[in-house]
Amino acid sequence: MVLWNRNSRCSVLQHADSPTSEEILHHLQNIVDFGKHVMKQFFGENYVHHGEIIQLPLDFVRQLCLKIQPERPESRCDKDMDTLSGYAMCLPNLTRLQTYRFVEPRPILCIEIKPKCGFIPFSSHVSQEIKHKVCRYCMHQHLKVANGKWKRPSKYCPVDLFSGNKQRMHFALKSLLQEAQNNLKIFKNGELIYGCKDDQECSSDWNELARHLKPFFFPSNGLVSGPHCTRTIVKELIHVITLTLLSSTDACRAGDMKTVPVSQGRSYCEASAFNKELVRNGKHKLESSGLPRGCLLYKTLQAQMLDMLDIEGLYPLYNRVEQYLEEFPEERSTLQIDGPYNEAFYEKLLDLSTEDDGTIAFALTKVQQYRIAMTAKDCSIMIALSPCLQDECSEQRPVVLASKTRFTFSVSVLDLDLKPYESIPHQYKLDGKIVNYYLKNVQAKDDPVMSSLFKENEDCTLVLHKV
Ligand SMILES: O=P(O)(O)O[C@@H]1[C@@H](OP(=O)(O)O)[C@H](OP(=O)(O)O)[C@H](O)[C@H](OP(=O)(O)O)[C@H]1OP(=O)(O)O
Ligand SMILES: Nc1ncnc2c1ncn2[C@@H]1O[C@H](COP(=O)(O)OP(=O)(O)OP(=O)(O)O)[C@@H](O)[C@H]1O
Repeated sequence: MVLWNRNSRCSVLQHADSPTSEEILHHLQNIVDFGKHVMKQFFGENYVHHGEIIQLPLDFVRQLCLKIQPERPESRCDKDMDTLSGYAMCLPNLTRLQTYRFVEPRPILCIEIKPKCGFIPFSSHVSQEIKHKVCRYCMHQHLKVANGKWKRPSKYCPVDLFSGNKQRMHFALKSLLQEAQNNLKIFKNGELIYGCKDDQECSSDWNELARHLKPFFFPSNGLVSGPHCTRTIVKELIHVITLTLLSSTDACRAGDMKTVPVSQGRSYCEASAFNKELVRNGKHKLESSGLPRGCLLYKTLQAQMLDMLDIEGLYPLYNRVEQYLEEFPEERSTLQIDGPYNEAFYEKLLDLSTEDDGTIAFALTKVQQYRIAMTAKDCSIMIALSPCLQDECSEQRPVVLASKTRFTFSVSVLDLDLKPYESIPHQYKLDGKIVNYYLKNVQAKDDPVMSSLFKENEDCTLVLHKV
């Protein structure tokens, strides 16, 4: 189903009126083609489900729209559901196992993680040193809390999750469970049991979660009671998620394409609570074991790293393309800005050179690579787990072991619609806002000179109180 934004940034749906049926169909075809011809190459056949376009009776669509409208979070209501064309996208239910052809009546747990950007920019175009030290997610947290998007900051740091180091991954996943925001959801048999239903309204009751999880992890021993048992179950969950994230269940065409050597960028984020704890304990070396090449996290990170120039290096190239299009608007379709997303489009993305020869071709390749990277920075990973008996396990079904049970599982990636070309100026402005807010409101307080001044003031207040 197409949700079209009243102030749509999407180029095919750009005008103020409702888009026509042909435009909707074209837009959906683009989404399917992009999944099929581009994202499958980057992520692998088994991880990506590109879906198909179907036609639905208009009456059914209208009733559906009325039914779901009251359930939609307020912040999403600037988007209207298309009830006029009758076209819709049909996707598999990714809260279920994708390794079975037919729906089986077995209990299923699904963990949805929106991991966000897992690397620190390495581009020489970065103008603020802080961007080479603190990851965008950790900086953005402060602005999001200040803007009221979330009540509390999260301790989650994507650079830890993508490190491949089990301890760091454990810490990152635990932090997601403590403050799920829009980065974590858990479903049981397709129903949301943990995470945000609405903006800000996140449930984070671990005892309640443990009650749901107990039959999956400890099927044959008594009732869940006490914090110890809850912690054990949560630990089991984190262990299983870590193993599935590190598992390799697919190969892909772009598998050997290495965008940048991991050593080029910093492999940890200075603001990560895990890193701070280590420093506090006198340890200064953070382990990053690196991700196995076949796992979905590795592929996601490689696609994210197509953002090689950072938005600061990319923005002038975007302006070059814009200027060219102003002069030659008829070239827009030849340049494949809005598709078609076919084999030719994919092939051009493989040129990883960063030497600017001043051409439109160079600028365009970098812009399109950046859009892929943005998409990979905003997608979600769905991990579906179902308990299985030892004799049910076969080589075709990947299996992960917990202490008392074993699970067959599938890993998929969700929300792979290509980010619009038009969103680049917004990205540029947002980047500036995130960094400036952090420098002004967070780093200034962390600065040793500033913070000692701050401490002196605190001492002073104490003395005054005593008097
Ligand atoms: O820019 P970011 O990092 O805040 O990401 C936006 C997401 O916010 P988040 O940081 O995950 O809370 C944002 O997430 P929410 O809708 O707020 O849950 C969207 O995914 C947005 O994508 P789009 O513009 O709707 O296509 C995302 O925008 P893009 O930057 O991916 O275009
Ligand atoms: N194929 C799917 N299987 C299972 N759950 C899904 C599927 N697609 C989406 N979801 C669930 O719906 C949520 C919203 O999906 P998505 O972000 O793709 O919506 P959207 O169409 O972009 O809507 P909006 O623009 O309002 O965000 C996902 O985070 C996920 O929990």
